[in-house]
Amino acid sequence: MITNKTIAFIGAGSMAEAMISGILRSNKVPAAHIIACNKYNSERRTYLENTYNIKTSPLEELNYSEIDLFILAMKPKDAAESLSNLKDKVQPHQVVGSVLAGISTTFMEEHLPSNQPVIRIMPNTSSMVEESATALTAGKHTKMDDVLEVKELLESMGKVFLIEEDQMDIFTGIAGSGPAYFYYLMEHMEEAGTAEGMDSELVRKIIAQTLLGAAKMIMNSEEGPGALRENVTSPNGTTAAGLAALKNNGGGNAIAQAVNSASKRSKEISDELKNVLVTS
Ligand SMILES: NC(=O)C1=CN([C@@H]2O[C@H](COP(=O)(O)OP(=O)(O)OC[C@H]3O[C@@H](n4cnc5c(N)ncnc54)[C@H](O)[C@@H]3O)[C@@H](O)[C@H]2O)C=CC1
Ligand SMILES: O=C(O)[C@@H]1CCC=N1
Repeated sequence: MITNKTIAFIGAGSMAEAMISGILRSNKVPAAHIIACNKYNSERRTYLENTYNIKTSPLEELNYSEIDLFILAMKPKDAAESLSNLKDKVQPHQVVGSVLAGISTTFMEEHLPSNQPVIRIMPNTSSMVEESATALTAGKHTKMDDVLEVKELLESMGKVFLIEEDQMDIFTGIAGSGPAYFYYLMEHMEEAGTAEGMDSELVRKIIAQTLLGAAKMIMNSEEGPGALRENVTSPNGTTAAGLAALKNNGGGNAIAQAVNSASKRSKEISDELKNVLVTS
């Protein structure tokens, strides 16, 4: 049962906070079982303690033996250093999870003691409101019980998809980075609304409700986005005019390129870090 487990976030930035918020909102794990640690930023730790009532610790003071699940949540460039530090301290039954873009389970395994259970996770910041689309893939030595427990934890933050590791890059391009594309779209819709004199707070709410409605339609419908789009589009109507402008300005292509570029960057991060030596 994940409820009884102690979880340590190594790295206490935006993604760790979004996950902590989601876990606590769902009441799946008590705040006293969550520890967030970082290297230097004590103000950040104080903020997390005060906001979420969790424990925090500077990295060098973390009590490693009390942890059941580590979740690495620093930047990918700091992964090797962090894993090497963990290597001397981690026990065989402890599971090491990571939300780092581009960091493979093989990379994690190479930097940890042999047979260490590892899990690669790709959440998104909507974990904060329990609406993440999260992917999960396990390392070679991870027991199914551990996978199911971590899956249970992640389900407290949204929907979870068990995928093959070779799909992690494209998943990252779609769902890890995905919220940013929608925010970007919303920024532009908001700009267009306010330029026509609409109140910015009002237009923001209208855009958010429109996006939420479209997402719910997709989830509740047998039809795909193409058919649903056609239902909105009256011949010679407003939507046809809007879609033509999108198409003429490269809208569809731009969206596909955004996903592909993010996926490519995830692969590149893996390649850039592939030759980092195991340092201990
Ligand atoms: N922000 C997002 O939407 C998503 C981020 N991720 C992944 O999450 C990771 C963190 O991203 P953010 O939270 O956005 O970054 P961030 O910059 O907000 O947070 C990183 C944190 O790690 C700490 N840190 C750095 N080196 C450390 C070390 N060696 N030991 C302990 N703590 C250390 C920093 O002090 C900071 O608190 C990245 O690897 C990213 O790929 C994954 C999915 C979505
Ligand atoms: O931008 C990034 O690299 C991270 C990974 C997915 C979302 N944010």
